[in-house]
Amino acid sequence: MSVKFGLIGGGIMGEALLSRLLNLGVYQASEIVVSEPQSKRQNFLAQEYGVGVTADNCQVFTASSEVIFLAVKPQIFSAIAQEISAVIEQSHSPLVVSILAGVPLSQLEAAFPSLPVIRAMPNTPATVGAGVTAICAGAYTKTNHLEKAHQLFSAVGEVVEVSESLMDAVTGLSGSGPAYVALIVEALADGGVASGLPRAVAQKLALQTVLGTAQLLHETKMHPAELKDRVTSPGGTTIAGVAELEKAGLRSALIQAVRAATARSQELGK
Ligand SMILES: NC(=O)C1=CN([C@@H]2O[C@H](COP(=O)(O)OP(=O)(O)OC[C@H]3O[C@@H](n4cnc5c(N)ncnc54)[C@H](O)[C@@H]3O)[C@@H](O)[C@H]2O)C=CC1
Ligand SMILES: O=C(O)[C@@H]1CCC=N1
Repeated sequence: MSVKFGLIGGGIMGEALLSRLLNLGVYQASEIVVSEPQSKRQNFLAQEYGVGVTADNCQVFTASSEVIFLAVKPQIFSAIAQEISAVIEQSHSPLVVSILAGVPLSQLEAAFPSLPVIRAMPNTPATVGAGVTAICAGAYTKTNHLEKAHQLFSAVGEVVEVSESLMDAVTGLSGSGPAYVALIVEALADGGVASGLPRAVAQKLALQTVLGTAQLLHETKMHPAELKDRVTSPGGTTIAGVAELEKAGLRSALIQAVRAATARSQELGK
């Protein structure tokens, strides 16, 4: 069978997408090839998923007929673009999908002249199919390319289309957001331990509280402020806790975190 999907960079995000695409039957293992310099990682991906592996990015580019998926660190993008420029031909025009934080369509399109390009920002819950990905289309992207990107990222969660000017903000919020939420879960569990709970019980309560609250907000479409009001009894326990969070500036800290990550995404693209 011929190769349709080429993955450049078989790390955390590349593997997340790869495993879901295979599970859902979007591609067969024989239709996927991955370029990855670490031999340990190559062996793992070949054994775990049965996909083709190589250290040669140019081979992946030339072999893949439908999609080239870029999942390397943004800092090495120019080196990869340089390598691949040697093998770009007019007769071969796969869709290029990049998930590189900060790297704008202008840089991607300069590296892949005349090719359809989509810039995307997924997040790590993609690993369990619960991610959210924002996508935006380049100048040579047609409806069928956008449909393909929707199909790929639907395999790992929700998909939203945004204009490119919003991609850095998306990166600061949902791209980086799983780390903020993980810190909150960890800190809640620490608070439980500080109040006398065994670690395992505190961890379970903290995680299920975050999961359950997210599910409740999601299913009822209730505004978060309304949910907060429903939990806080007059003169009760919750308002005592909420007052401490306000004193410590939790909301302000989260707003500043998203803004700082957005600014860093903008810097990575310069
Ligand atoms: N980790 C996350 O939560 C998210 C990451 N991203 C973006 O995804 C991209 C990849 O991130 P991760 O998967 O977290 O990183 P990672 O470090 O897990 O994966 C990158 C992979 O690229 C490989 N690599 C290094 N040099 C290479 C080369 N010259 N050619 C081919 N492969 C090479 C590495 O060995 C590694 O396996 C980044 O650009 C990041 O901005 C986007 C959304 C979320
Ligand atoms: O930290 C980063 O740069 C990447 C992009 C979004 C999540 N992780």
